[in-house]
Amino acid sequence: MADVSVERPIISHVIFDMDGLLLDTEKFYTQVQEQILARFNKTFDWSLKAKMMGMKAIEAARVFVEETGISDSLSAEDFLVERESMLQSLFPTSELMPGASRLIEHLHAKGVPICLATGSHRRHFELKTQRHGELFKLMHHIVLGDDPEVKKGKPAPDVFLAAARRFEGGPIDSKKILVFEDAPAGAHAAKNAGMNVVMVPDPRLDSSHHAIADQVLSSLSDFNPSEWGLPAFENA
Ligand SMILES: O=P(O)(O)OC[C@H](O)CO
Ligand SMILES: [Mg+2]
Repeated sequence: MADVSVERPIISHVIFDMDGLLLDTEKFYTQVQEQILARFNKTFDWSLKAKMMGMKAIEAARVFVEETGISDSLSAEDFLVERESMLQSLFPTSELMPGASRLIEHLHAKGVPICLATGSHRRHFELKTQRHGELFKLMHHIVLGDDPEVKKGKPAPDVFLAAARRFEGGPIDSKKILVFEDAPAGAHAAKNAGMNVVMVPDPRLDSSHHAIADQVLSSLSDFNPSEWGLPAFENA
């Protein structure tokens, strides 16, 4: 983890992750996965959560059934079917994480180009954001996990590189891009794309996963744009 006194690059463009970073949706995945594992008398823990979060659904599903040793009884595909109806009823209740709207609205108002790069596919994205349309409209563009240019999910850099290409004047130099992520796979994807990454991890995530990030914050509310050459909050 870098010290705050470290000289940071000047950032021109910002990319946001969605699940667990802007929206408090990781808890829904945890809840349904705990429920499914309970059927097999097994428990879901944060070391497995750390491996799955941020990935595309099918990639995370494969990790889940393999790592828990249930793949002979439940295939990755059947796991996705089983959790789907539960997720569909939970996603429309998604709430914003602390500091998310303040930061997005601030960067947008100051003319900093911002976009979203999520592993989530379109159908789930629509459900999760249905109460937050006004805020997500401020994104210059949105790259989803089922986008044809995203061949591999996080930790592969595909989603972030596609996001960098779609800004006006893109592709934008990765060194000038700041990514906000909550997940180890997402932070690795950003670094694999050559970008800077601020990690806002769940406090239950083992701190060994923080090392990849350029900065680690406990909340988006703690972000200081000036440290990255971005316009300061007026009422900071
Ligand atoms: O964290 P995101 O937004 O890339 O989403 C990834 C999955 O949908 C959930 O872990
Ligand atoms: Mg995330």
